[in-house]
Amino acid sequence: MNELRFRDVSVRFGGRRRGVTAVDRVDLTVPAGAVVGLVGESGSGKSTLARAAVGLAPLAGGAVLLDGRPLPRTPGRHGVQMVFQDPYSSLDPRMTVGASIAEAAPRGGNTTAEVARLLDLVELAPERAAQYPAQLSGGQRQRVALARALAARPDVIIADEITSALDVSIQGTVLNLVRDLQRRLSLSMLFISHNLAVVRYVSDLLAVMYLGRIVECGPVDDVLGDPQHPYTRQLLASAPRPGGIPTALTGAEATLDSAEPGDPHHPPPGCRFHPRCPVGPLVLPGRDDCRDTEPDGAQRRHQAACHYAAHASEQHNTRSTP
Ligand SMILES: Nc1ncnc2c1ncn2[C@@H]1O[C@H](COP(=O)(O)OP(=O)(O)OP(=O)(O)O)[C@@H](O)[C@H]1O
Repeated sequence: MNELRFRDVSVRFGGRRRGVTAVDRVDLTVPAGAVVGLVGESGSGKSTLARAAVGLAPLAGGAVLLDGRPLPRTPGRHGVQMVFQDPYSSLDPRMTVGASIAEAAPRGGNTTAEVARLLDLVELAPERAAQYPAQLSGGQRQRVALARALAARPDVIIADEITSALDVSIQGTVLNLVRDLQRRLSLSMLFISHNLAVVRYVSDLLAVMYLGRIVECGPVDDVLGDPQHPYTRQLLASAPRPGGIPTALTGAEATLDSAEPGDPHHPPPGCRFHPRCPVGPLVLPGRDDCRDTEPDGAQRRHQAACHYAAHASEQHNTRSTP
């Protein structure tokens, strides 16, 4: 088991007038033992969705379920643990590595042995337990943050940009470690990253988020190889390389050049992507579906929240064949 499910989840910040619905009726499943990558431009709601899972963002609607049961709405020692981009934010600089890890472990038992076991899991020497975060490199700190997350013996890990603050030279080793641990411990994982090459390397499934909604979802190779949603295609095209798969997708690169980025404070009616979409309104003039009717959200099998996904895909394939 270990299936994480977001069921119709919404998260709202601020009041009625000036507020923002950062996550809007999201249905997303992380199947047991699988890694779901989550991509989308800056502000699309990825971190908020992640934080909602562990009780760090309030739910305005819906539920987050672990194996069908609602998760506790407070962060703590439960089945879903999160690792953040900046390990400084999850490690207290005044606590030793050992104390930080021990604090997250279940009470009772041999703490020293447990800390040593967890350090070993993340490939750090037991002597690190006596050190402080400032004495470690960025990569070592991220390993400690991972050990701290694993201390709670979670079923699911949520990784939010965990390698993007690290030197490029050590990103690979941390990524390999995470992937290895995910498999060895049969963890389910939601993996957020701006880097599509990284996401492809780690993930089994891929979800694409735009203005609080999941607009496309499916097996990672299907979504990247045959993207159905116009937004996904633009996201891929924004950092192309031979073969059509971008090497990296930073926030800046992900900003589409066709129009203003989507404003989460004022999402347009109908399909949220329609003001920037090259397909529906332009290719099919006179049809108001995109402006009037919101497409159904995309769920697990390869699916796109677009009225004209088939049409758009055909166009794309015709254009990319010489
Ligand atoms: N605590 C908060 N209070 C008010 N607004 C918030 C809060 N957290 C996030 N938001 C807003 O919610 C929207 C989604 O933000 P979020 O950080 O989830 O996006 P993201 O896709 O993770 O972006 P990035 O890739 O830059 O991390 C943004 O408009 C953001 O300004």
